[in-house]
Amino acid sequence: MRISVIGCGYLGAVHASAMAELGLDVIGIDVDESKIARLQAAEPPFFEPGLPEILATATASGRLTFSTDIADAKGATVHFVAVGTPQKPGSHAADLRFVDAAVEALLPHLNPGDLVVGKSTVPVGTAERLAALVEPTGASLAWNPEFLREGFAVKDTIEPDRLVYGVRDDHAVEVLDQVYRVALEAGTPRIVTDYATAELVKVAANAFLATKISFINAMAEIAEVTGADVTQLADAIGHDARIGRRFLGAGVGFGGGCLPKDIRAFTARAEELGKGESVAFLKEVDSINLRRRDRVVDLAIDALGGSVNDRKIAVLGVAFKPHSDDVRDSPALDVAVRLKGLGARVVATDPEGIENARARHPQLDYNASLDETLRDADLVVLVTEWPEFRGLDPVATGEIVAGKRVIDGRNSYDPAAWRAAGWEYRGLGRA
Ligand SMILES: NC(=O)c1ccc[n+]([C@@H]2O[C@H](COP(=O)([O-])OP(=O)(O)OC[C@H]3O[C@@H](n4cnc5c(N)ncnc54)[C@H](O)[C@@H]3O)[C@@H](O)[C@H]2O)c1
Ligand SMILES: O=c1ccn([C@@H]2O[C@H](COP(=O)(O)OP(=O)(O)O[C@H]3O[C@H](CO)[C@@H](O)[C@H](O)[C@H]3O)[C@@H](O)[C@H]2O)c(=O)[nH]1
Repeated sequence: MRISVIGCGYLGAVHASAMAELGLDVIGIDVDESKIARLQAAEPPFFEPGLPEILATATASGRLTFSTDIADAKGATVHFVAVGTPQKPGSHAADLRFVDAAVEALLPHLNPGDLVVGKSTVPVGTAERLAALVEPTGASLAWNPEFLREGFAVKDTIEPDRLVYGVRDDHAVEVLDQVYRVALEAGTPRIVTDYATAELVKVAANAFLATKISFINAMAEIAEVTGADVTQLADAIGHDARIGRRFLGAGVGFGGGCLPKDIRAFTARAEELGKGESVAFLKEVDSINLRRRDRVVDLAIDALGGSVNDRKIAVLGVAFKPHSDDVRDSPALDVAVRLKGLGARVVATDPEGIENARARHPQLDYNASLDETLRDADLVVLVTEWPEFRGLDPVATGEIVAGKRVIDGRNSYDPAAWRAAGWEYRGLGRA
């Protein structure tokens, strides 16, 4: 089976490589020439554990090729659309320009019987609209949302925890079953449904995850004024299997290319549908999330006696989460930029995210060396919990810095150990 994957970003490049790894013939297509040049050289254009290996094997085998020419999609029978759906500038709605352009560019190259499969996260109603463009060619459309997590994208693609097919006919189900044969044979649950449900499953999942994080961060706000400890609270409620401990990590909050823009786009779409009140709570989820960034900045001002001006602050992390170089809507980078804006001498470090962060915020100082970042710092702020940051020894670190003050923006450290080493420790939602 030959497939095309249109859009080779964090989602598409992994999907294309993983499908080739599973034995399909794949052509990856993107309008970004430099990205395609790197992929053709088997060089991932971003950091994703496991991707270099499968990209190298698949390109060497000849099963995976890349192109900037959409005409090269011709001859494939399944066409995955994996282009971006960012937040529309000046609005909370999703920007569908890229999806529309990709589908329109594909139309002349479709053969009757082909299946176009939407993977991008879109507002409910999009698939219905695109099907009206695709069906006159004799091809059909399915919506097959993607649930991969950055940092675990290869595993999540090869061993998904569920498959969702939004379809209008049995042919689409048969084709998708062939694509996902390996996962299905391994017992992956598959939900066959209509377009609207498939589109909504995706945004509902992300809305639920965002809500869970903001819930625990709301508890952190209460813990902060009562002397309670939110990490113990999370452990205690997390033991209830109905609640579960995952995604109850209180801290500086969620970011990335998905959760923040997806809850905003969902709200905007619900408002268009006259159902804004049904998801009005998502605005609160967003506000709680953004307040956590303010909290870290306030703690920094407090830690430095009322002003950060001209003080050296070591910011540990710029990526939105560990094991990723993605800085889209990163809470870590936002905090670094705000502290810099308040006059601090910010030095930020990250194992993988510096290049992307510098492209967006060249005004910040970055240092790839953790020791150099920490050297003579008046304050250390942990905002992305990379293992190398979590593993810092408070005694040894105390010898490098100028002032033993730490803000643990991900509740990653043992406060007792840091305090015993002479540090002023401040966590989020911890006394
Ligand atoms: N990143 C994730 O973890 C993830 C997971 C699940 C779903 N999603 C969804 O997948 C979609 C893609 O996200 P991403 O993170 O990969 O974005 P991205 O920005 O990394 O990649 C999008 C790619 O699409 C390309 N593109 C834009 N217009 C094009 C066109 N007309 N033809 C061909 N290529 C085009 C861009 O050049 C870019 O390389 C979004 O809807 C996102 O919400 C992302
Ligand atoms: O307890 C937690 C868990 C996560 N986060 C933060 O939440 C954000 C998102 O984390 P995660 O969901 O692991 O990363 P993504 O790669 O953005 O994945 C989400 O977004 C993808 C794109 O839609 C979906 O496919 C995934 O299923 C969904 O988990 C990050 O900033 C994390 O630091 C917390 O603050 N506390």
